[in-house]
Amino acid sequence: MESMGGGSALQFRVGQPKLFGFNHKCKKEHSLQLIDLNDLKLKTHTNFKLVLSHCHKDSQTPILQSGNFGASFDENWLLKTKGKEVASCLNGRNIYLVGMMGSGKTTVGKILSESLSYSFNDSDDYVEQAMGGTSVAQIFKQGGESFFREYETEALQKLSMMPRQVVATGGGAVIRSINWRYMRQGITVFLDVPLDALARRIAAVGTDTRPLLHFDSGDAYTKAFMRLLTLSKKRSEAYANADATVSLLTLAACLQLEDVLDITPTAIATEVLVQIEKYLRDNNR
Ligand SMILES: Nc1ncnc2c1ncn2[C@@H]1O[C@H](COP(=O)(O)OP(=O)(O)O)[C@@H](O)[C@H]1O
Ligand SMILES: O=C(O)C1=C[C@@H](OP(=O)(O)O)[C@@H](O)[C@H](O)C1
Repeated sequence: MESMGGGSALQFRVGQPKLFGFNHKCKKEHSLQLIDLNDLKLKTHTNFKLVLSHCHKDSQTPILQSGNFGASFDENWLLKTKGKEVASCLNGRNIYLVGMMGSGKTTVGKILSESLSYSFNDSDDYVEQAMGGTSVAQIFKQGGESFFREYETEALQKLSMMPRQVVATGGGAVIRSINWRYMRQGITVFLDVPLDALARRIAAVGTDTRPLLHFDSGDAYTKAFMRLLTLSKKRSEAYANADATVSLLTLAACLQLEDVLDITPTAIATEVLVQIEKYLRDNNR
């Protein structure tokens, strides 16, 4: 048995070139899932554990299933285990999720915070509360983007003073260097999602809460894509400053999924933990 190496710790090659992995969708009648407990650095186990989950051929998700978004029992177990392990290395440092609008910072952040026994905060929500409940869209309308950015910086400053938190930042938080001064007190993780996938997601949920992407008419996907492209060109360098990156393209390939939108938030949160652990290890932090 050999580790595949590379991006994710969640896959292994067994014997002949047949991949067994951490896959929430069953494409075959039966699926085997192998988890390397050594890689998880579990102190009480030293050998590989074979986890066999049995899926009916017509079923889209494993029979063993719990939680939202089709997260399997195995996925939840892995997340919880990894969360405990990483929490013990963090010494209360905050985790800041950065990435484009709709990349899943809030969705993944909530699950991640539970796994670490951390609190969760969304900087947009924090700004809205500071503004007496005025929505982000309304703040943009009333004061413009720079007005919103001032409050966003204030929110990040306040959040940086509270330990043991996962913070979902707004997509544009990375463009102000002062925000990095606050976020650098913790660990920053970039959720790297292809623009096409973001545009599909945003076109499906609408742009009412995301003023920078709001479009009046026309093909929702194309307009979202074009605006995301413009924003991403301005921001990609800033996102690259993050301490760790979770690439959904790499993760989808590891999980043998054709569409990055099929990756569960639980699997993404687990990969965030794997990348944080790698960052801590590589940097002796
Ligand atoms: N892995 C995922 N699987 C399915 N839906 C997701 C996933 N991640 C995010 N979503 C959905 O995409 C939308 C945007 O996600 P959100 O977490 O609000 O992104 P962000 O906070 O980065 O703007 C939400 O409707 C959310 O439910
Ligand atoms: O990318 C951006 O500039 C913004 C992203 C939004 O947050 P999400 O990334 O949580 O959608 C919100 O802060 C505001 O609409 C501006």
